[in-house]
Amino acid sequence: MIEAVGLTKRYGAKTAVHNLSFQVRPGTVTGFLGPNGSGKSTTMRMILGLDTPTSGHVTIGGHPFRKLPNAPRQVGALLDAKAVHGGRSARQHLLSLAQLSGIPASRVDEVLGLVGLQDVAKKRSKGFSLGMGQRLGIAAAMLGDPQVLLFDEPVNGLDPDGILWVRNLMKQLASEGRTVFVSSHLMSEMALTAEHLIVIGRGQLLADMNVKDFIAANSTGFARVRTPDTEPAQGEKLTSVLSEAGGQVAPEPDGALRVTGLALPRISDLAHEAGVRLWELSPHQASLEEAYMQLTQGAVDYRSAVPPQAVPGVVPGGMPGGVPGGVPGGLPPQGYAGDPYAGAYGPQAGAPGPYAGQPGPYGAQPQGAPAPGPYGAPPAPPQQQPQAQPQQHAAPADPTQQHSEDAR
Ligand SMILES: Nc1ncnc2c1ncn2[C@@H]1O[C@H](COP(=O)(O)OP(=O)(O)OP(=O)(O)O)[C@@H](O)[C@H]1O
Repeated sequence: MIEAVGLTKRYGAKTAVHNLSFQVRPGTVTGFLGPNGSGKSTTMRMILGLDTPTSGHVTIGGHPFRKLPNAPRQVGALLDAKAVHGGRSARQHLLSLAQLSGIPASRVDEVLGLVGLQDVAKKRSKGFSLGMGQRLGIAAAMLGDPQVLLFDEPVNGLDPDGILWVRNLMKQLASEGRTVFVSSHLMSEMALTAEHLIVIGRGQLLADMNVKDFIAANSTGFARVRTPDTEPAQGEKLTSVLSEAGGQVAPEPDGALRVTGLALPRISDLAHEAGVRLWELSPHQASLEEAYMQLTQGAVDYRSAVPPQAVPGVVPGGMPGGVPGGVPGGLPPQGYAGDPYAGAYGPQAGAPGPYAGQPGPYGAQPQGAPAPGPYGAPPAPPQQQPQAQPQQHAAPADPTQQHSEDAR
C-alpha cells in the first residue's frame, strides 16, 4: 500500500502539492487524475524518493521509498519513457538496470517478451517510436516483479492495440494483488481501467472514491426520450407536458430530448396520457469525462483563449452542468449498470445525498442541491458505500498565495 500523509511540496514560491493525504490499496487499479500542472508527477516523484517533501510524508508498505530494502524488487515505475540512454539497445538498457538491482539476465528477456519488444531488443532505443519507448519503460518497471507499480501516462503514444494491452496488463497486475497507481488524461481509458480514483487539482485532493461513485457524485443522470421523427408536433407536445409536470427538457443533437427531474415511469405515463408515442425512453449516466470536467473545471490552469467553434453533434455551451469553455457535451453518454435513476428522477430528486452539506467543488452547488446547469436536476446519490470512505473536497484556493515566502 502507498500512503501519503499531509504531503506538501513547494518549489520556491510555487506550491506544487499541498497537504495531500491518500492511500493506494493493493488489488485494484487506482487512477490518479488532475489537470495539467496539478501535481501528479510531483506526487509520484515524492512517492519514489526522487523529490523530498517540504512537509508531510509518503510511505510504501510502511517505509519511505529510500528506506525500502531492495526497493527495485518492491516498487517499479514508469515516469518518463524518454529517460533512456538512446545509444543503448533495449536489451542493454534493461540489462544495466537489472545488474544494478541484482536481477538475473533471464528476467530481461522475460519482460522484453512480455511487452512485445523481443524482435527489436537489439535495436538502439533512440530509433524507437513513442509507443515503443513506452513499452520499454513498462518493461523496466516490471523488471523486479514488484508488488507496487506506478505508471505516469502509460498509454501515451500507444496505438489502440497497445492501449488495450496496457489496460489488460494493469488489471492483471491488480488482480494478482499488486498495488497499481496510474495517472492518465484519457478519461475514457481510465473509466475502463481503474476501479478507484484519486483526483487532485492545484496540488490538493478533490476526490478519493470509486469510479462509479465519482460519476454519480459529479454528474447528473438523465432520461433520453425520442418521439417519432416524422411527427415533430409529438415532440413539442411532450416537451410542454413534461415541463408542466416539473421536468427539465432540452433537445439532444439528434432530435431526442434530454429530460431530468422526472422518473422514467412518470415520463412514460405522461406521454401515454398525452397520446404521444415514444420511440425511445432510456436512462443515461454521464461519462467519467463529463464528471471529471465538472469536478475540475475550477482547477484548470491552462485553457485556450479561443472560444470553441460550434461543431455538429456537440451541444452548444458545453456539457450538462454547464462547463465554461464549451466541453464537448455531445459525447454519447455511457450506459450505466444498475438503476440509479429512481433517485435522480423520482420524488427524491433533490433530497440530500451523502455529499449534501459539504461545500461543492469550486464553490459550485453542494451535492444534493439543484445543480445550476442547463439540465438542472441534482446528481444521483451513490447507490453503495464504497470500501474506502469516499472523500470529495471543496475548491482549493491557490496554495501558492498562502506560502509564497517559502523556499524549497
Ligand atoms: N522542479 C520544479 N521546479 C519548479 N516548479 C515545478 C517543478 N516541478 C514541477 N513544478 C511545478 O509544479 C506544478 C505541478 O507540476 P507537475 O508536473 O507535478 O503536474 P502534473 O499534474 O504532473 O502535470 P501534467 O499533467 O501536465 O504532467 C506545476 O506548476 C509545475 O510547473
